[in-house]
Amino acid sequence: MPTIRLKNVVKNYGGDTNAVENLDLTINDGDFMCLLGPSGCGKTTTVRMIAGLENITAGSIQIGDRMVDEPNAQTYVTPEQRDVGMVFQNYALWPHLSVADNVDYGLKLRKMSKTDRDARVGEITGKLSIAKYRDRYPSQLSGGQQQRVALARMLAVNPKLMLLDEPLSNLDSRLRLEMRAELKRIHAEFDATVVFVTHDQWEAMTLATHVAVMFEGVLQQVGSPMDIYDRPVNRFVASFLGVPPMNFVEMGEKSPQAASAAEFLAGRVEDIEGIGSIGIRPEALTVERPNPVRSSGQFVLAGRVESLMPTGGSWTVETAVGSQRVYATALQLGDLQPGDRIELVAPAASVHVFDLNDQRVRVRQ
Ligand SMILES: Nc1ncnc2c1ncn2[C@@H]1O[C@H](COP(=O)(O)OP(=O)(O)OP(=O)(O)O)[C@@H](O)[C@H]1O
Repeated sequence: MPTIRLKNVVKNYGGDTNAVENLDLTINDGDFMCLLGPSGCGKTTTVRMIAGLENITAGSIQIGDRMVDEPNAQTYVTPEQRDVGMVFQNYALWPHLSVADNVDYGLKLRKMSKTDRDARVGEITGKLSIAKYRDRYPSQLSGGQQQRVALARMLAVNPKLMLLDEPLSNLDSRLRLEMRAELKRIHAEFDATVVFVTHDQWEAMTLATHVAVMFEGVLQQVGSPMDIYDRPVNRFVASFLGVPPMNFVEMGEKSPQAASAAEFLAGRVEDIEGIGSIGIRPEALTVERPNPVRSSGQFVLAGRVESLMPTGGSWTVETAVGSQRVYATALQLGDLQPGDRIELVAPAASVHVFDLNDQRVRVRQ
């Protein structure tokens, strides 16, 4: 199974800014690596460079023992020779081949016997619930069905390295969930290495063994989903993950919440002047009745309930803290009403602290 190594990879499409900037990323054997970030951050470019569909401008990419792209050494291996399975947003199915023949395509190239091929096509189209369309052509299928055919075509040949660019984007939510579970199972069963592009944080968190968060062409952080969520290295990563997003208190503002934050930080950080903001996730906050006696192990913001928004299994409580909106997630509301004066309480360990450059600061508990 291949390990993929990107070293100092730069991609420039000809403009002033690089689409990908000095990217160092190792994707180990058996990883399910999600490239996550907002639109235009360079995810698709990265996966296309691994596939060989884009040349890199500088740096190097190695797959297993083989250098596949290194402009300085004039090395470039074509996509066909890289031996990777790919599914991209635009499917690229053969329009003149039926569903079954599309899925069979890679098996034929591998010179399997007709009996084995038929069995494999039957098995994989069954698994992806497209067996009933086996004689249709791609133009006679919905976007979601085409996406499943593209996945089936890739999976049929048991690739050890799979590159997937938003492969589930056209599926409805139920099918998406099913396909995620299927991908997770396939990843485990086939011991494959997967690179998966998504802008959907939930998808990344549920699927990945590792997540690489990108922003404006620059890799921000790589780690396990919980690492990224619990210990974001900077404010961008902190605010990109989580729904509702993390609440921030700006230290530079002359506000009661900044005063509470300064009180909380005293003795916990070396240089309070160097702190730009603190962040608390909505689910780390509990909504409580005002209580003058609080432990020093808690961070407290006083506010008023603005609105109570049901989200199915829980509630989002919108509160006004000074002139700021702060959101808390509550499993139960009790007798809470809009207009109530409340305190938002977080355990000290759940408070994230960022410096003036938005980088994470270690805090003494
Ligand atoms: N063929 C191209 N020519 C010129 N610029 C390009 C090309 N492809 C991508 N870009 C630019 O490179 C940057 C990164 O694009 P990329 O498609 O990799 O982002 P992305 O994170 O995958 O976005 P999305 O989620 O919207 O697909 C963007 O600014 C984009 O406009």
